[in-house]
Amino acid sequence: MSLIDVRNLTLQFDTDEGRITAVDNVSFSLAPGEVMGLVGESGSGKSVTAKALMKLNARNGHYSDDSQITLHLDSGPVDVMSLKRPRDMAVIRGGAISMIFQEPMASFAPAMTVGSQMVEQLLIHSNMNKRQAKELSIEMLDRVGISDASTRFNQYAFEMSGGMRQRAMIAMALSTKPKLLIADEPTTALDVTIQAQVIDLMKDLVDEFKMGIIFITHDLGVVAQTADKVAVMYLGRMIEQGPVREVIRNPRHPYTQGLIDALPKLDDLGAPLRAIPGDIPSPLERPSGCVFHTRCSQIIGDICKTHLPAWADTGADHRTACHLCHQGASA
Ligand SMILES: Nc1ncnc2c1ncn2[C@@H]1O[C@H](COP(=O)(O)OP(=O)(O)OP(=O)(O)O)[C@@H](O)[C@H]1O
Repeated sequence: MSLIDVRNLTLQFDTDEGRITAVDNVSFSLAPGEVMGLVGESGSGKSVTAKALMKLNARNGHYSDDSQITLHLDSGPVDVMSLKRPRDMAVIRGGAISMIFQEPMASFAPAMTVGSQMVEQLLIHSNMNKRQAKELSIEMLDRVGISDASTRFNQYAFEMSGGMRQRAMIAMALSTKPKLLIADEPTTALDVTIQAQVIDLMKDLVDEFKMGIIFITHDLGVVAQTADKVAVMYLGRMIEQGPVREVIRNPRHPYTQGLIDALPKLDDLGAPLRAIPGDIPSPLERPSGCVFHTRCSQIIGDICKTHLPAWADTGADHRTACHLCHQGASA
């Protein structure tokens, strides 16, 4: 049974220059206890897809009528798209779903102590009284490895180091025991050793709380360490998904192959880094056919420019939306 099912998610934004498509017909599922890495270059639609799960996108956004997001809770399925009133949204925002961001300062109000914010959140999303909420908050700070948690509880976010703030944000996000944690580039701003600690911590917490995690990152290396499965996005479209080892060892979409080739190779430090040529096009000028065709080195003809590639099964639970993968089938 899945924790969340996303079907045909399409999101457009009205801008001064015109309407842009930020997410285009995206579908995926996540099971409890599963970690999915969502990767792609800047502007590929990772964050807006994740925010859609909490209906957190800006007011200039329009979802297509057939966009469906179903969250399966113990109390029954929740049709996220149909939630309108703030009190209905409370089920998902900070309740069943929590989100952590790249910059933890954005999650903490500057004029409140970290502890009082944690307590406030628990009072909204649980039946605890203030004393219980304080006890749990201090316990969570301790659990994420913050020493002297009861003193830190009374500090402001700016009094903490970057790594500690990140941990405090994770503690706050987890204290309500969300079913789904969305982590948007949570380790990008950290130095590598702290990054590794935070990744280990998140893995432990998944095991313990059996929650699902969507981990958004540019970094396929981080995905390889953390995720069970990976979904690759480009210009609003999901172009490849599958078990993380399978996709990294046997990427089938030229874009995924490009992302992997661009990773530094520790066993051959002299090897030149191979960036994917060209830039991601403006969403105002989305290419026709396969959205990647303007940068693809393996284009197979006009079909790439004129027709959207359908999904092809390219391995166990591995799917790729590329015309190349249909070539054998039609031959
Ligand atoms: N409120 C908005 N109004 C107009 N366009 C928006 C809005 N929010 C996001 N976009 C656009 O949607 C597209 C996808 O953005 P998104 O932030 O999801 O990309 P991303 O893959 O998460 O990138 P990054 O890795 O840089 O965070 C971008 O072109 C962005 O400019």
